[in-house]
Amino acid sequence: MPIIQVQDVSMRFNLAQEKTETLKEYAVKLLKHQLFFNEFYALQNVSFSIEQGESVALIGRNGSGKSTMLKLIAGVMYPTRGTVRVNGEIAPLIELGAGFDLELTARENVFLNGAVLGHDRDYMEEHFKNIIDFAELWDFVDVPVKNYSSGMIARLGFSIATEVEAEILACDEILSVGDFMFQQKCHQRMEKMLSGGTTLLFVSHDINQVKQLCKRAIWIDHGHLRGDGPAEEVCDAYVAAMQRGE
Ligand SMILES: Nc1ncnc2c1ncn2[C@@H]1O[C@H](COP(=O)(O)OP(=O)(O)OP(=O)(O)O)[C@@H](O)[C@H]1O
Repeated sequence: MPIIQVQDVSMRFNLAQEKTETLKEYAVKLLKHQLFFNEFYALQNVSFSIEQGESVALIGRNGSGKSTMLKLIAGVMYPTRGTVRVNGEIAPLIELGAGFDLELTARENVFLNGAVLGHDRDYMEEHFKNIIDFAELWDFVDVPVKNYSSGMIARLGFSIATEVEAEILACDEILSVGDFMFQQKCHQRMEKMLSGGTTLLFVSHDINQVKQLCKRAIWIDHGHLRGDGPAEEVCDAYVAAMQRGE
């Protein structure tokens, strides 16, 4: 049985056509049927399945639908049509700082995040040292996260999501904000997880990184599935299309 199965998935967003200034104005227009929506499909009839232990990249231009796909798989959103089945525990690492309360310190956020991922305080106490060690954030552990740089937030997020074991690691582009040394460390950890059987789903614009880390790539173009196969081949086709100015 595939660990992730995406079947004929479409995702529609309603974009309000007219700008409304206030909530009252919005409500009035809504009641008078004066508000028009543009239906917009971020994904259309996308299907693929992923087996346990695979390392898969989602590639495509800005706005093609990659993050939307990742959010559907992480269960943050539900598709307008089609089905998404996930047969394992998933550690979503999407959007910088999404799981953090910026007013709280790193220490407090570790426990908050742990609770969100379904782990109790004792479990998190046990893993706390490793999390801060890997993130190299001991000097800032009691500083509110709002004073962190984007790279520091990414370190903390990655460290939490990967210290606590999950069957699937879904990773958005947050790694790109880490510095070179930290990216290397993340790569090593992801490779170790992969050899331990974790399934990796990875969104990136860095084609070299994709080729290095993933065996397979799925190319999404304007919400449609345009390619799915060995990472080398799909990445090369994608780059060639971009160079042709498509
Ligand atoms: N909540 C939302 N409401 C309305 N439109 C949305 C919403 N989320 C995403 N979109 C739209 O859906 C499209 C796909 O967005 P998505 O973030 O999935 O693209 P992406 O491939 O991840 O892009 P990038 O490479 O820039 O991160 C975009 O046009 C975006 O504006």
